Amino acid sequence: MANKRAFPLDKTRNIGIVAHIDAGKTTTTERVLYYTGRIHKIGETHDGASQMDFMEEEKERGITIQSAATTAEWKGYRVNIIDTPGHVDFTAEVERSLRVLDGGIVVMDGEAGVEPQTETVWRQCSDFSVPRIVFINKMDKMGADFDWSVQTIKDRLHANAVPVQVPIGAESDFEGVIDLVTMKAYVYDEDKEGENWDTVEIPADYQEKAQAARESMIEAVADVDDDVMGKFLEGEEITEEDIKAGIRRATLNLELYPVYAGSAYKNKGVQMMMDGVIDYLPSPLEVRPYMATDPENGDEQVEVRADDKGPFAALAFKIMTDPYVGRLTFIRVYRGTLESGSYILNATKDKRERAGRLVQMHSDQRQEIPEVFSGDIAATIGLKNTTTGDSLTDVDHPLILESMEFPEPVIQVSIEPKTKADQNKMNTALQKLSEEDPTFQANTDPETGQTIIAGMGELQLNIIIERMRREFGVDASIGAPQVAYREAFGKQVSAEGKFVRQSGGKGQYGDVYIEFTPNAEGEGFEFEDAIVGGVVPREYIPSVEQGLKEAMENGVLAGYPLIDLKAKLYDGSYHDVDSSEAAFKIAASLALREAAKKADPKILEPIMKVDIRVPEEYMGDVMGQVTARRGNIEGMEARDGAEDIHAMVPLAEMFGYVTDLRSATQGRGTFTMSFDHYTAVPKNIQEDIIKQNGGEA
Ligand SMILES: Nc1nc2c(ncn2[C@@H]2O[C@H](COP(=O)(O)OP(=O)(O)OP(=O)(O)O)[C@@H](O)[C@H]2O)c(=O)[nH]1
Repeated sequence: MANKRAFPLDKTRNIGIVAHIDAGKTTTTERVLYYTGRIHKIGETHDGASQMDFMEEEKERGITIQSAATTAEWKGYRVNIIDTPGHVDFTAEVERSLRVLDGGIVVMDGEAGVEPQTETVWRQCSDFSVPRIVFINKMDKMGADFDWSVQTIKDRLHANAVPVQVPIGAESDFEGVIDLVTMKAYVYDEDKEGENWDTVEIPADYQEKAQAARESMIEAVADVDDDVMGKFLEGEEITEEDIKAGIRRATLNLELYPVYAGSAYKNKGVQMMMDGVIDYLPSPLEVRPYMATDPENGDEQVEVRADDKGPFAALAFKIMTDPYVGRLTFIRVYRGTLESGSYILNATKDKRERAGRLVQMHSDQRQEIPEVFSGDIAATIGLKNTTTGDSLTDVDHPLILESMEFPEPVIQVSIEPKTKADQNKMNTALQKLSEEDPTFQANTDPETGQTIIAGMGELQLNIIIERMRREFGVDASIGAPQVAYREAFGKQVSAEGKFVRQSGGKGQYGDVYIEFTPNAEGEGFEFEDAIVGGVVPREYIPSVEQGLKEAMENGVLAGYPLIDLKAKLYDGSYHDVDSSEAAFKIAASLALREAAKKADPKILEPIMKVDIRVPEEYMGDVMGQVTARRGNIEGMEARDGAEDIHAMVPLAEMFGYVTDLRSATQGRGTFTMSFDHYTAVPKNIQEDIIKQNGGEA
């Protein structure tokens, strides 16, 4: 007998909290958990006592490394919350969470407004069509300015940000908020942990401001909502319900972003923002249908909608290794239900799996549940072959849900175990850690035996090494961080690859003609079989593709992977007796080598988007530093005596930049960087790189 779901679908919200680093995501989430009754004591992230940041490294560094999914209840609704990391090294982690969420809370620091990483997460939310509300946090902080912060959303994000509140006071006088829909003021009681507030009339000195703000809010809604516009034009009364319904429709359509004010740290305004989640963010029934391909029906595209009755379909979006229970696979259920102990299909890998136990997470504590329903986020224990991005479905109804893409790593270091005994342990550890984090790769060079780990940034790799030591007991020494270069062809070329061996008995014969065309950045490898008349027999064609893929791994110039290439196999020949899969594989790699000689191959380097904030007087020096690092200044903005410099700089030139920036600005400059794109390195540098890797330039 099936269990009954605890919350109807329309009373479910799956939301993510996103922000620039230090804007207060974790503090906000903590408050939400406290007010929704799941934790009984407020822990501060800077004391290392937060409930959400539970990994040891997170406690020590006071930052959020891995998103934790947690479940809360608010006013009869189930709210599943994902706390996402703000540091740019973990951008892919944020993206992976956005994939499975229906709505977002964008937390901003009320003194800083929109920051570089706010722009990144905002763009990611837009890419995934995630409706969002904005929480302008830190209203108690010196320099906090609500109106200015809202303006930065309009100016920098070009988004229709519409305040639905007016804060009462700011900085140390921040007392509460005025709700522009109900025109009530909520004033907090200082002594309590924000659990009590008084609902009062709007203070006299705020009457005018609130009235004006309410009118702008209604106009903004009318601008994008026909119902409210109709009433507005007819001169009909616009009720609270009309306004709320209008804001809801516009928010779900990504045409409007309601803005709230508060201070998570001072326990003010969090409850009203939670009401906003219920009022304005979508239930799983209101999001655009999820697209999937049906492998049993010629890969037909189908829409998957939230419904408990359909066959089970879920996406595995995160793997975590837990010291007590082992491997936890986090899933978002799109359709159907799943009982613990049942068999499911990993449709991506075409393997059956048993979902032994089902758990709902609250920070690092878990509650066993007998069944999960459509729209839920939960974790399963016992899946063996599932990795991030895999589709899990009903055994008889395979479906491949739209998966996620992960960026190529930009930075790498060599690591060496301290002792021989550590070698095996290290391999296991690296394998587990790369299962958890798809942007982290570990490879051992078959020739030198050297192990290289690669990822999105130094912080990410340092954390991996710390975790290896702490969780797996492996001590390793590491080399200096290096750029993860890539290689690419510069122009279209064709080449023959012929492999013939005659040695006594059965010989080897493979012969292929391939046309290579550089692909656009990020398009990856594509293979086209254009053979006519069976000049290369069917059975050898997969070997040609495989041979190319393997050869591309090792590059053609300096041993870095060759990427973004189209290969068209258009001619060839075979031998009745001597041809084999192995021979065609080698022939393909010979064709690639031959083509490389004429293809004007290039070494590509990662270019980082660097945002620097410095006091005005240091601007000249700092810009000089950027230019000396082969950087391009893309723009500048002055703000409160400080200057924001936006630049594109090769990662290779950014090592040690922290120290240089500090000494040039007496410790007052700060910067953030994130990967932007790959581009060809200048010729002279390309020659150096090739020489360093033992090649001939
Ligand atoms: N004044 C003030 N400080 C706050 C507020 N909210 C958070 N902080 C402080 O800001 C710092 C960062 O807060 P976190 O909640 O850890 O920020 P985060 O966005 O989760 O940071 P990461 O997880 O590292 O990305 C901490 O020292 C908090 O105590 C607030 O409302 N007012």
